[in-house]
Amino acid sequence: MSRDATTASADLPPVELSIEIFPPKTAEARERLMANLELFAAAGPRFISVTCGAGGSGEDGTFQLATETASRYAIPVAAHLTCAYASREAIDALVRRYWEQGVRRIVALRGDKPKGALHYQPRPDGYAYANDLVAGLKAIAPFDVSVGCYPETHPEAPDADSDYRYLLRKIEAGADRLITQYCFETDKILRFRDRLVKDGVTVEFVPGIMPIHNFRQIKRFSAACGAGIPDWLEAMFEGVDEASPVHGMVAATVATEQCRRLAAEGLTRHHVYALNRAELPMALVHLLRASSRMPQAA
Ligand SMILES: NC(=O)C1=CN([C@@H]2O[C@H](COP(=O)(O)OP(=O)(O)OC[C@H]3O[C@@H](n4cnc5c(N)ncnc54)[C@H](O)[C@@H]3O)[C@@H](O)[C@H]2O)C=CC1
Ligand SMILES: Nc1nc(=O)c2c([nH]1)NC[C@@H]1CN(c3ccc(C(=O)N[C@@H](CCC(=O)O)C(=O)O)cc3)CN21
Repeated sequence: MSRDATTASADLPPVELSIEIFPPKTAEARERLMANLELFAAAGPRFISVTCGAGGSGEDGTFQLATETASRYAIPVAAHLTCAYASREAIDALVRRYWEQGVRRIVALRGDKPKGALHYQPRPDGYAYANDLVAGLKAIAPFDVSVGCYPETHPEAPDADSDYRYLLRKIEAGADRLITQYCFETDKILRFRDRLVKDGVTVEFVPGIMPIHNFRQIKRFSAACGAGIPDWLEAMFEGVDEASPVHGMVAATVATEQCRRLAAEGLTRHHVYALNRAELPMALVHLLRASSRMPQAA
């Protein structure tokens, strides 16, 4: 029997998405984000996460946007919290404010080292690494805690095995969910998952998906954060101007194929790095809906 695209779609297990946004820096950017948030909310994501923006600073903007989003929509909000730039005391105080404001999910990260810095230097009065932050959070209140993980190894890690062992420490400290750094080579995500399964790790494993709204920009960011750009991806965008509608079509195809492959391999919860843009994330929502139903907002 022939399997057309629709039949193949129906065979896939439902995909559930969470969406990541960051605090806008200008009034215009804020207006755009507020409009896009309406679209995201209507898609019924599992949760919306609010980062500190690349570089890790800007906690104030994160607190404001996270609490505002939580009060506006009946969708769980996860606030990103980095430990690199603040004392334990300051972090603990912020965390208590989140709890009081009803933000009960935290994405616990160390934070990027400042641009130009050679090595990350833990503050003597701070939480040194994400595992310390996770333990600190759980000691304050029963937050739902997500942590980052790296199918292509964190760029500052001495090697893949030690990076993996540090991940296990984050899990031992109480992490509830692993969100991967985006990774265009889906096989690497799957191998990473297999290793965790083999080691008996049962916490939720959520691949991070980066829709490529601007190939050149994402390529630049990827070089800094250790995400590889495979030759096939480079070839797909070769000669495609980012201002051309073809760019978006290629990007939507790349992201959808990755999500569908992951779903076919049993990974059905994905975290979309929306970077405040709605076009590609919403294309993903629509394309994946053919193979699934988005859960409705709680
Ligand atoms: N969505 C987002 O905003 C994302 C942000 N990031 C950024 O990536 C950076 C890394 O954050 P995390 O994954 O939380 O860092 P982490 O603390 O888990 O690891 C950072 C580095 O330190 C090493 N390390 C971890 N624990 C250690 C320990 N106890 N002793 C010695 N070395 C240790 C790791 O191998 C890694 O190279 C952060 O800057 C974060 O902001 C990464 C992924 C997603
Ligand atoms: N190491 C790391 N730090 C992060 O902050 C981070 C990740 N990884 N991975 C997941 C998401 C993706 N993030 C990203 C990814 C790309 C840009 C980016 O393209 N930045 C532009 C400037 C954007 C702007 O200011 O408008 C750039 O050219 O770097 C930003 C944040 C934030 N998150």
